[in-house]
This record gives sequence, C-alpha cells and structure tokens, in this order.
Amino acid sequence: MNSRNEALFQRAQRTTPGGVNSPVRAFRSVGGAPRFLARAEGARVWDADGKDYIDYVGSWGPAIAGHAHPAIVEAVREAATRGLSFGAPTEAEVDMAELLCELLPSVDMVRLVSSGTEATMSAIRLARGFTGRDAIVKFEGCYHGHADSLLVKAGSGLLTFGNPSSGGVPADFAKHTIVLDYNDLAGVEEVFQARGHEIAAIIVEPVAGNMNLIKPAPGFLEGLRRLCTEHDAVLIFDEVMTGFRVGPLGAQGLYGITPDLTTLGKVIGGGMPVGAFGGRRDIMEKVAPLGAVYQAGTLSGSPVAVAAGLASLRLTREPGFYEGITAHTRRLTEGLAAAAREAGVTFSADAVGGMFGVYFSAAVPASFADVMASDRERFNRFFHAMLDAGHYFAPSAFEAGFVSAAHGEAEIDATVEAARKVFAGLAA
Ligand SMILES: Cc1ncc(COP(=O)(O)O)c(C=O)c1O
Ligand SMILES: N[C@H](C=O)CCC(=O)O
Repeated sequence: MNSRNEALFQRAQRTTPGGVNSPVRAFRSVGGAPRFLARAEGARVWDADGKDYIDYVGSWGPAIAGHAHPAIVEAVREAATRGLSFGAPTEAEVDMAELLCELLPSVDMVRLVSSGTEATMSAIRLARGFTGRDAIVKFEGCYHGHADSLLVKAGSGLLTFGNPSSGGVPADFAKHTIVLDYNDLAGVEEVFQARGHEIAAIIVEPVAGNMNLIKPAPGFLEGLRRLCTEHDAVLIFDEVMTGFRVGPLGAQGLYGITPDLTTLGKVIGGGMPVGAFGGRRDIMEKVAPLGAVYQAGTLSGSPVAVAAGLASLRLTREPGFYEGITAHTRRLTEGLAAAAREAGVTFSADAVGGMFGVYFSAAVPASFADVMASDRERFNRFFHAMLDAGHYFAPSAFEAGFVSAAHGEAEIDATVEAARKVFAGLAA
C-alpha cells in the first residue's frame, strides 16, 4: 500500500466519518485503504502517491467525455470569470432547459437542482402533490439518492454495507414506500390490483445500476407504463445514471417508453453538481411558483455547473459519440468474459451503452436475488489485483462501471490483458 494514501486515510478518519464524504468511497466491502485521487485526465486518474490507473468509475458516471475534457474545463473557467453564483436566473439555465426538453421528448418542462438526490426527492414530492396520494413503489436494490422515502431496501452503498434501509428514517415515512422485486411485473400488477388508488408513483432505474447492472426484462418497463396509466399514477424514470449514458435519449429512448417524470444528474453536470427533474407540463405546472409543490435551492442552476453541463452535453452530440462508447464498452465486457473463460473462472459481464456490469456468477443476473448470489469474495480479490495492476474499478460488487469517450482500444485492451493475468491467479 502506498504511504501517502494511507497517511491521508488515517488523517481523514479523525475528522470525517469513515474518512470519506460518501460511503462507497471508503473501500469497506473490498477492504484496504481508498486511493486518494490527486488528478484525472482522459481515461486516467492519479492517486496521492503518483500512481496512475485506467479509470472505470468516471466520478460515478459524469465523466462521459473523459476527465478534465478541455472543452468542459474551458467552459467552467469562462463561466467562473463572469461570477460564481448570482441567485438569479441566467441565460445558460434557459439554454439547458431548452436543450433537455429538445433531447427528451417526454420532458415539456424541467427544473434544475444541484444533485441527483434533490431531483428524485423533488420528483416524489411532485408526484404526491399531483396525485394527492402518499404511497410510492420502488424496487429492491435500486438507489435513488438519500431522501428519506427512498432509503428503503436501497442499493449502492446501503447494499454494499449490508444495511439496505437507513437508520434515522421514521417508520411513519417508510410505511409509504412499497418495495417490490425488479423485473417482477406480476408482483407489481398484484400490488396495483390491491392498492392502485393509493399509489402516487413508481420510481425505477430503467437500467438498474446500483446493484451492479441489471437490464430491464422484456416487457417490464412497458408493464410499469401500462399500470401507471391505468391507475393514474406517475411513472418516474430515474435516469440520474442512465441519462445520456446508455444512449443519446437515455434509457427512455433506448427502450421506447415515455415516463411522466424523469430525473437526471451526473452527465448533465459534466462533473459539476447538477441535477434536474422534468416531464409532463400538467405535472410540472404544480411546482412552485406556478403550483403548490414547493421546491427551491440557493445554488440551483449554478452558472458554473450549468456551463460544464452544457459543454458535456454538446460533446455527446458529436457524430459517432455513442457508437464509439458503446463499442468500447462492449469490447471491454467481451474481453473480460473471454479472459475469465480461458482461465476457467466463473464470470459474466454485460453492458448497455457506456455502462457495464461484471459479475462473479455463471450467468448475467436478471434480478436482485441473482446479484446477491454472486461470489463477492472473488470480486474483492479481482478488484484488488486489478487495482494493483493500475485498473480502477468501483470498490463494490454492487456498482455499475463506466467507460468514457477517452477510453480507446489501447486502454480497453490493456485492462483485458491485465485481467487475463488476474483471472489466472483467481483460478489457482
Ligand atoms: C439512479 C440514481 N439516482 C439518484 C442518485 C443520487 O444522485 P446524487 O448522488 O447526485 O445525489 C444516484 C447516484 O448517487 C443514482 O445512481
Ligand atoms: N452508486 C452511487 C451513485 O450512483 C455511487 C456514488 C456515491 O454514492 O458516492
């Protein structure tokens, strides 16, 4: 272990819970000390000891153009010189809202916020205000940020640390959250049959990315759409992760489903804190100051963050952007799967656009239960061996991975080559 990383971790733990400002970063489930990152460029990150890694975390998704892309950095620099924050509307916010409405046909109006959590929390409140109902449906292992109603049987760090429902959430709040199995449409139908009139919304990750990666089963998203329409409930696609990541129109474009509300984050901030929720005009018109559902933010629509987001989205509009990223992600997952097969290691991998999953299980998981049955101890050994070899995967068996436009064949092939050696060691 490198000395400066360890020293920083020791120091951080004295003043910050777990030494980190977001739990998954702490390496708790994989063991060891987290790498403290000092800089990042393109497909690479450098830690505090100067060791570099090919990065498959990508700041947990936002870095789709690669780290510190010159166009994004310049947009930030230029915006910052004009003022960091005004607390008043700006032209860039109008540009961003128009762009999001143009890119996502389901979105007539949009409100900018500062994180994915704010986006989902606000969308839930809006759905409740619009329908006059309290209950919401979410799926086990899906993570929608850390608002109280959504921290029930959630994924990401909660799943990683084996405590999927957070402390501090009153039972009176949690009782309004109905938790069902992802990809089990029959289960959702049953609940709507019994309680459809109480349900304000279904919130779903259209491709689950916080319990590793799980694709929606054929007909699952279509079924959710139908049930929401039949029961006058609001269908919320949480595209904080999938938005402009799995394709140019997000998961809703990829699967051809029109949600009522969409939540966004990550890519639309280009690495700066931005989130958004938007959708049907009749629903969005319930948001203050037009309607009675209150939502606000001192730094909402931050001019610097919006400049970064606009620059990031412009880069994704370049011809061939998604074709390239999709092909490279596929090259990675196919290469890893082939390397594991050669070594005789039980392993599978899958990808959607620039998002991927690696699983120590014979088949690609289709449910939460499948993911839970994968070999986590082997994942941890794989993770550390790859890290030592200079390849930075998410420090948890329950997180999706991300490829950026800066990952070319050279980077992907170097990772697959390293994995070949690592799998050989795992087989032994
Ligand atoms: C699908 C999904 N929704 C919501 C969130 C919350 O976003 P944030 O971490 O920006 O609050 C995340 C990530 O953390 C996410 O992956
Ligand atoms: N899975 C989370 C986001 O998508 C990981 C980010 C975090 O919680 O720090």
